[in-house]
Amino acid sequence: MNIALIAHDKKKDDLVNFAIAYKHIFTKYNLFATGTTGQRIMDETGLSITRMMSGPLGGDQQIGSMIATGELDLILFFRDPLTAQPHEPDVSALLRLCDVYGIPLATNIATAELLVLAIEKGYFSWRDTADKYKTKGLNS
Ligand SMILES: O=C(CO)COP(=O)(O)O
Repeated sequence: MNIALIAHDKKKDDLVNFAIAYKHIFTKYNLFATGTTGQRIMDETGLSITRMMSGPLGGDQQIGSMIATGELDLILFFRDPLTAQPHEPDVSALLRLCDVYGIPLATNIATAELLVLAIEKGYFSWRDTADKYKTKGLNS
């Protein structure tokens, strides 16, 4: 299962602490992240993460592209709802693609915790099986 981790600047500490708390779960999966978020988590947890560009420089769109091609199973996106983002259209596009493709998306720590605990319980393990048979894209 492939998981994307993203946090706006004022939420990065929360996501790093979250990754530390649930490292024993995250370590079992393939992790992806936007640039700065991924670097912070790698530095502070030792987890291995494939990093995209920084969000404002296209990282959100790269994550969105992975959703469109069936390469992501879960998104944990710690959004900052109180700060204007220069790349807000990219953020909206990413959230929209999660709904287009039915990808589980947490936009705050409380929902993220429920989803991670669900992973631990095995509620998403069907996705690992589905991944094995999945072909890329909706039309292929
Ligand atoms: O801006 C972001 C999400 O919209 C996150 O990007 P960084 O992880 O590069 O800060």
